Amino acid sequence: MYLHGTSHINVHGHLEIGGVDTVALAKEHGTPLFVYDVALIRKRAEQFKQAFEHEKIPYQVAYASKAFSCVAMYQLADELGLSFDVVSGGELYTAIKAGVPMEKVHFHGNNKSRQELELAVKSGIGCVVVDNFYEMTLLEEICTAHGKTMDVLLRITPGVEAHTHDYISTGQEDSKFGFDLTNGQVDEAIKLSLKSNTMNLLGIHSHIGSQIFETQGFVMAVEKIFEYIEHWREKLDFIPKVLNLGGGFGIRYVDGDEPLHPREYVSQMTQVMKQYAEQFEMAMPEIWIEPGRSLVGDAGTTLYTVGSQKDIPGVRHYLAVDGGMSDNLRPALYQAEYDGILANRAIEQADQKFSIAGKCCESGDMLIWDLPLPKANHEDILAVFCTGAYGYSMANNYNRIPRPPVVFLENGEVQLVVKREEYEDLVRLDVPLTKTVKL
Ligand SMILES: Cc1ncc(COP(=O)(O)O)c(C=O)c1O
Ligand SMILES: N[C@@H](CCCC[NH3+])C(=O)O
Repeated sequence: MYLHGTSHINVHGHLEIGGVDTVALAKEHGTPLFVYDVALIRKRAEQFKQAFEHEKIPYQVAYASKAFSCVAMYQLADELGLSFDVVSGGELYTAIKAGVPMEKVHFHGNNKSRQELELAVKSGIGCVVVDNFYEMTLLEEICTAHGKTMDVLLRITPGVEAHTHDYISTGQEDSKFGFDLTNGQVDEAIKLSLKSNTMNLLGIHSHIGSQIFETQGFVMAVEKIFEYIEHWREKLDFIPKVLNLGGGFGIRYVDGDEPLHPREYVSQMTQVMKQYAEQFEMAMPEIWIEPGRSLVGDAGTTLYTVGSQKDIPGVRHYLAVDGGMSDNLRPALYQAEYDGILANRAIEQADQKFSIAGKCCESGDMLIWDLPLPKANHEDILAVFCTGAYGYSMANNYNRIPRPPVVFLENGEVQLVVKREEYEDLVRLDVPLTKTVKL
């Protein structure tokens, strides 16, 4: 059993997080329940910032809010001195509602709509990470109509394959994201943005994938970009002021996952950039990164109540909980692995293996296969660790299961930051059948 951050087993033999007994918490708020160890989020943010401070270079650490987005989370990220990466009108709207400084918001996405870009321009965000030529046309039109200019980065696909699950690998040539570096698209995009009266080209963006445990992919992406910088400078008179290397820094979900310290990623990226900048006699660009998972992933834990069980002697023992793929889609989507314990019997010996099933009508709705636990009873509380990234944010209402609430825990205090969805919420947008209307 590996306990992250402030998590420990208290005198009652219960899992405690942020000074709060999770068993008492589950009683108070019900389950499933997402809980966040705020001190661990603070620590992770500090680690990234310190790593850049150590290198003494200009930087921005933008929280990739797709990992977990809600008003309080944007406010916390702001308190921690982070910028914000948003990828949709919905995330942008949430950031606006959170009251964070708009100039620190960067807007991503491979198919931003006219409405989304309008909201971005009107609300005065800091920069748009332009993904394609259509978006350039839209942005130009919108900025002109509103008499505004916009700082932009161009998202490129550097042709680097990250060693991770195919579905979360994005830097390879055959990807839906960004301008292709090798076939002339990036040159064309640079020319267009330099000609534009409304777009101010700050630099280049690359994101190679997610849950990456090595620095090699990031270094290769920098090398690829610098191969072209010489050419851009000579042919297009363009030198990037900013290089954004995206997110993707891995975390420890289970034994065997060996993430690097943020310092390792940052120092490798910086060293290689410093060398190139020196070689090309150019000013060192600002480095921006966009961690999501590595800021909030291991700070999140989901509490479930154990319900039914099915024992197939000699085959498997299924233990069902009151959530599943409706609050954690990652095992079904990426065969992602998780670890967990019984929060109310945390000191007891694990003497049997249980496969943790969700309650959705899908055989693939399994959270963990063969998890060693003490013999579990109905009403035990199962804590699944490291659900802080892409858990709540990918939660859904399949089978009309309401989404769980989210609480922040710190110094023995509990703050509810997202309420539990109620049945009433599920039908809020439904329109009862009446007479049909011709369009
Ligand atoms: C452009 C971009 N930036 C940042 C991230 C955040 O990635 P992670 O949560 O793995 O740090 C992603 C998601 O993979 C992304 O697509
Ligand atoms: N949702 C993914 C990662 C997001 C990829 C975003 N580009 C995950 O849970 O790992």
